[in-house]
Amino acid sequence: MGINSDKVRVKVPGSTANLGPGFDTLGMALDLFTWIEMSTAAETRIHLLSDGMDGLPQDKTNLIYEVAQLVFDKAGVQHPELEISMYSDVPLTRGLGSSAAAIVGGLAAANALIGSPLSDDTLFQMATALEDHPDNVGASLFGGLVVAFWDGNRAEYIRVEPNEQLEVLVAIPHFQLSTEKARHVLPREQSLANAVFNVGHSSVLVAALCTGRLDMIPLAMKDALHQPYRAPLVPGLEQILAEATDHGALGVALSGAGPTMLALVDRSSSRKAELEGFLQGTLQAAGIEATLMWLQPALSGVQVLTHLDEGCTLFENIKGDVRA
Ligand SMILES: Nc1ncnc2c1ncn2[C@@H]1O[C@H](COP(=O)(O)OP(=O)(O)OP(=O)(O)O)[C@@H](O)[C@H]1O
Ligand SMILES: N[C@@H](CCO)C(=O)O
Repeated sequence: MGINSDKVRVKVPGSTANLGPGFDTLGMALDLFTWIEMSTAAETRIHLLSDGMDGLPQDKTNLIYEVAQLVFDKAGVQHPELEISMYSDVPLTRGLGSSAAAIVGGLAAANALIGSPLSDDTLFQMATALEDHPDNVGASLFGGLVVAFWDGNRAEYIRVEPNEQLEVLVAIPHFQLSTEKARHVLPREQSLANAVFNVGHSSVLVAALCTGRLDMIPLAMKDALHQPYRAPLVPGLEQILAEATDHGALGVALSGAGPTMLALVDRSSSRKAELEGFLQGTLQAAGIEATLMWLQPALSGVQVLTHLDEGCTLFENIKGDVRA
């Protein structure tokens, strides 16, 4: 198997996970993207092109470089030195799937570089094992809404087309909360009552999303397994979870491991400004600065971009598409 001498470029969506009750099970891709360019080189170099990437390594300990090595191992090809450029609109460590986007983008780029010997399913299994849960990586790989489970050996999923009435408002606090820290506060054991609560709510939420029963979302998007334990890490969250539906949200949840909070909104709602004011006001009262952003579900997962101009830099090629 040969290594492609061309540059490969991929675009991968960020995502939200859990949607409240679907802890480690539900993921939805969002239209915030990471772009990765990868080519072979005489010596490994990593270029981080966007702001907010402070602290990410620019050597062979970078996550994207590391996951590329796993692809080469799996495909049985020698490890080339790599030149990697990365631009990301997905903020780091905020609950919008930055690590999953980096993992999926790195796997997809390395696979394309060697002629795509690995199937999507193989990439999904690898990404799930790396991230330790399938929700964010499933959404970044396949786009849309992904319902998944992982038994520690294999991950399985079904992709669902997001209802076209759904729009997303996120409140992204100006502080980071690592998934590791936000998982550490969860109890190792839970009551049967909490398990039954979440199975019921998550199941009805998925059924509501599949059948367009948006009226069920406010009732179904409730969680007993993780949000109550994570709320002390995110000032304002408790009030937002309790009251956002009184201010125009269909449903509200901590996005992934937080600290971002996510509201599902009917795109024809006349109460969007009221919801923005409620979120911003509640967070300000709790002493938290946050950026609000309207996002759309991303229908496509990771894409290998073939239309880009080889003669231009990654940023020159994508600058019409980035948010910042
Ligand atoms: N583009 C990237 N390149 C290299 N490493 C990255 C990149 N994006 C994220 N990471 C790594 O992933 C870490 C963030 O992962 P973490 O799971 O804590 O947050 P998240 O993925 O943004 O949020 P969540 O999983 O809750 O949605 C960063 O601190 C960094 O180590
Ligand atoms: N399901 C994961 C998403 C964050 O990576 C969690 O809530 O910890």
